[in-house]
Amino acid sequence: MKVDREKPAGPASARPSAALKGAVAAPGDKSISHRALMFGALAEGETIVRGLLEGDDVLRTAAAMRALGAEVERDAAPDGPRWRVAGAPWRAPARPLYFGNAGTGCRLVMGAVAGQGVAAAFDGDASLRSRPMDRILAPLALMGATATSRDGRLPVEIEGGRKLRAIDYALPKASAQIKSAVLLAALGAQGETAVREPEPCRDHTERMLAAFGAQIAVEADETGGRIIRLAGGQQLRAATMHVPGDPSSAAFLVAAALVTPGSEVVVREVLVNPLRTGFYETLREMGADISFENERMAAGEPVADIRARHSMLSGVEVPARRAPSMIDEYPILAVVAAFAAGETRMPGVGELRVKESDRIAAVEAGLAANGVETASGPDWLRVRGRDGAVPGGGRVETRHDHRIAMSFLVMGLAARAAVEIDDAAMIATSFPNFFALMRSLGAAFDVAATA
Ligand SMILES: O=C(O)C1=C[C@@H](OP(=O)(O)O)[C@@H](O)[C@H](O)C1
Ligand SMILES: C=C(OP(=O)(O)O)C(=O)O
Repeated sequence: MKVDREKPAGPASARPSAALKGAVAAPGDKSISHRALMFGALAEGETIVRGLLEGDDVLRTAAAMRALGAEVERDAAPDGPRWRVAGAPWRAPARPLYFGNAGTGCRLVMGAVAGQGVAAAFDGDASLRSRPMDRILAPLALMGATATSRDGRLPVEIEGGRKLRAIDYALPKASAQIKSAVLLAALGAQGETAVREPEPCRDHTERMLAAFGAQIAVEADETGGRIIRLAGGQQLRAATMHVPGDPSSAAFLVAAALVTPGSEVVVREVLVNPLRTGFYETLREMGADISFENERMAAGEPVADIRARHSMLSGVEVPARRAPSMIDEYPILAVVAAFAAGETRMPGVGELRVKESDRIAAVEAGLAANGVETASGPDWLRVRGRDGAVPGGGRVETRHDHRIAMSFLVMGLAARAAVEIDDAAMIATSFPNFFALMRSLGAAFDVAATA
């Protein structure tokens, strides 16, 4: 399972760069990659996955699937690595499952473990230990699972030996992680579970359940939300899939092209599922010259090549309802907004406070260090744009957060002075070839060390 790759660690900085030019492929989608491994491990037969994101977060999920009994192998092939997952009845792992920085891996596997009735302990790094897990443990308790936790946070232990019962559950927020954890638990429960989402959020779990042979029904409700129904006791069947490029990673490449004068960049084969494209919709409203080209279907998901050219941008108000479709893109949107003319308002983003870091606080501190004014409240953020003239010259604390690290490196490419980040290590959680891809487009980076 060994994966060799560039692994920057320690401080890094981005210098004002010449125009970025070229065409690159974004790394595989992180959400789909986690799920491909989990569903493969639950299915009967051998699942083949190409294009898997080989980021640290996903590699933790691969290790967890092995510890739970699946065979997970990586074969090198001329057209890129091929991952093989042979499902098996899950067994209690000998040691705690360690998820590092990965909220998605940890939370979804909690649901699946509870559904399979095996005992397992869960842990993660300092960032993951600070994040709320009670949002997963609460619905699992309603289904009959027993878990202990440190105040609703990691470490968590789930007791085995229980057959769960189906529930009718209204999600307290539009969170795909909560929805997916409940659906994964429901797969092993007795009866039909209904999950009601207040607003649609990423639906990869639903799509993938269907691709692995499960009967699942999705209907719209009268308020614009959706109800998902899944009967327990269904046996998944192995599938073959190609993971499309991650729109959340492509966002950094597109943003870099938009803010760096003279740039024109194409990012190939990016997932453009409408529940993931709110960032691109917002950029268009800001006046960005971006187009989706060659739109097609791949692995049951819509994909496109995204072309982005340097643009004069204006601040906008992002509708709060759009937040679930771009939740991970707000840090890079805030950086783009710093280059726009006028203010960008981002309401309804309270969830940003419980990601890998408090992303509202981290973005504000980073922007302030680089001469950009902001304002915020518990669930909103505003950025006062500098109309192309961002001073830069600051040092940014990344707080164990890959998206904060990448966002401020993008800022440094087009600011008046270089931008430094304290630690580049976390970038490998979601975008292990970030430096290589960005440099191939012409980005000027200095990286202190390699782990
Ligand atoms: O289900 C998923 O794959 C994800 C859901 C989102 O989290 P929430 O469910 O907490 O909104 C997102 O922030 C995360 O990066 C990936
Ligand atoms: C929030 C994120 O991931 P996770 O919740 O899986 O840690 C992210 O990738 O921005």
